[in-house]
Amino acid sequence: MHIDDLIEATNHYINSDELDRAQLSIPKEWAQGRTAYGGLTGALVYSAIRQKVGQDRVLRSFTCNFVGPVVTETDFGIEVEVLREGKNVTQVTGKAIQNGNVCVMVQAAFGVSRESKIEVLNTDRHTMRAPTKADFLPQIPKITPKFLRHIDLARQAGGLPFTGSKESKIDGWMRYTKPPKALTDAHLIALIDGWPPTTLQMLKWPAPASTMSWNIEFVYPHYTFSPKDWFAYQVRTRQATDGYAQTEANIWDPSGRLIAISRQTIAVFD
Ligand SMILES: CCCCCCCCCCCCCCCC(=O)SCCNC(=O)CCNC(=O)[C@H](O)C(C)(C)COP(=O)(O)OP(=O)(O)OC[C@H]1O[C@@H](n2cnc3c(N)ncnc32)[C@H](O)[C@@H]1OP(=O)(O)O
Repeated sequence: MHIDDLIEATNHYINSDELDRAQLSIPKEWAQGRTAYGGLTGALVYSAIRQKVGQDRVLRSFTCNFVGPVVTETDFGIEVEVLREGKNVTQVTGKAIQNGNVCVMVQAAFGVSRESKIEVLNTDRHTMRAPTKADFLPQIPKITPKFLRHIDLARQAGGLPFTGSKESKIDGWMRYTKPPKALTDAHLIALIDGWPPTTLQMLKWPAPASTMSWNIEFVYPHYTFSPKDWFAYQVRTRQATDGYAQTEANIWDPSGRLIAISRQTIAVFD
C-alpha cells in the first residue's frame, strides 16, 4: 500500500464523524521489526493534526515521542487536540492509540510568516554528489526492514548496521521508490526517518534499538519539490552513553537548501 493511500485514509478518518469512524491499520509491508515504521506513524499523526490547522500556518516544529510499538495489521485510532490558536501560532497534539494504549504522541507548532528585521541565513552546506540510484540494502527476507521497499537510500559515508564500523555518522540521499502524487510535509516526515540509527553500524552483532523521541525543525522558505526528488541527509552522533544515543541531522533539498534539522534519542539494547 502506497503512503498516499495511508495518508488519505487518515485524513478521511479524522474528518469523519467520531461515531462513524472505522479504525485505521498499517499493512505489514510497512513494518520495522516489531513495530510499524516510526516515520510513517509520526507522519500519519501529523497528517491528522494538519487537517485541523489553517493552510496559512506552516509547520515550524514537529516533536514525536514513540511511547510503545504500533503493531501492524492491527486497528488503531488517532486523537487530535488543538491546544492554542493565537494570531500567529497554532499548537496541536495528536496521539495514536492502539488497544487502549498511547503508542505515538506528536506535538506540532504551526506559524504564519511575518515581516521581520532579523535575517540569519543557514551556512551549512554539503558537497555530496547527486545519486543515480538507490544502493543501501537490498530486500533480504527477515533482515532488511520491510518498510525500506518504499524508500530509496543512497549512502555516501558511514557503514551498514551491525558491521563494527568505527564511524558514527551517515551521509546520503533519500527519495520515495514510487513517487507520491505530491510531496507534502507528511511525506517529508516519513522520508527523514528512513535511515537506521547511526550507532548501529558500530555494533558487530544485531541488537534491538528503538527511537524514543524525535524532533524536526522545519526551515523556510520551502520551494516546490518534485515527488521524484532526492533529498540530502547528513546525520551525526552527538553523544552515545548509558544505552542512549543523541543524533542530529541536516536535510537539504535537491538544490542544496537546508529544509529541516532532525534530532533523535535512540535506546540501544546492546
Ligand atoms: C549487513 C547488515 C544488514 C543489517 C540490516 C538490518 C538493518 C536494520 C536495522 C534497523 C534497526 C531499526 C532500529 C530503529 C527502530 C525504531 O526506530 S522503531 C520505530 C519507532 N520507535 C518505537 O516504536 C519505540 C516505541 N517505544 C518503545 O517500545 C519503548 O518505549 C522503549 C523505547 C523500547 C522503552 O524501553 P523499555 O522501557 O525498556 O521498554 P520495555 O517495554 O520494558 O521493553 C524492553 C525490551 O524491549 C526490547 N526492544 C526494544 N526495542 C526493540 C525493538 N526495536 N525490537 C525488538 N525488541 C526491542 C528490549 O531489548 C528489551 O528486551 P528485554 O530486555 O525485555 O528482552
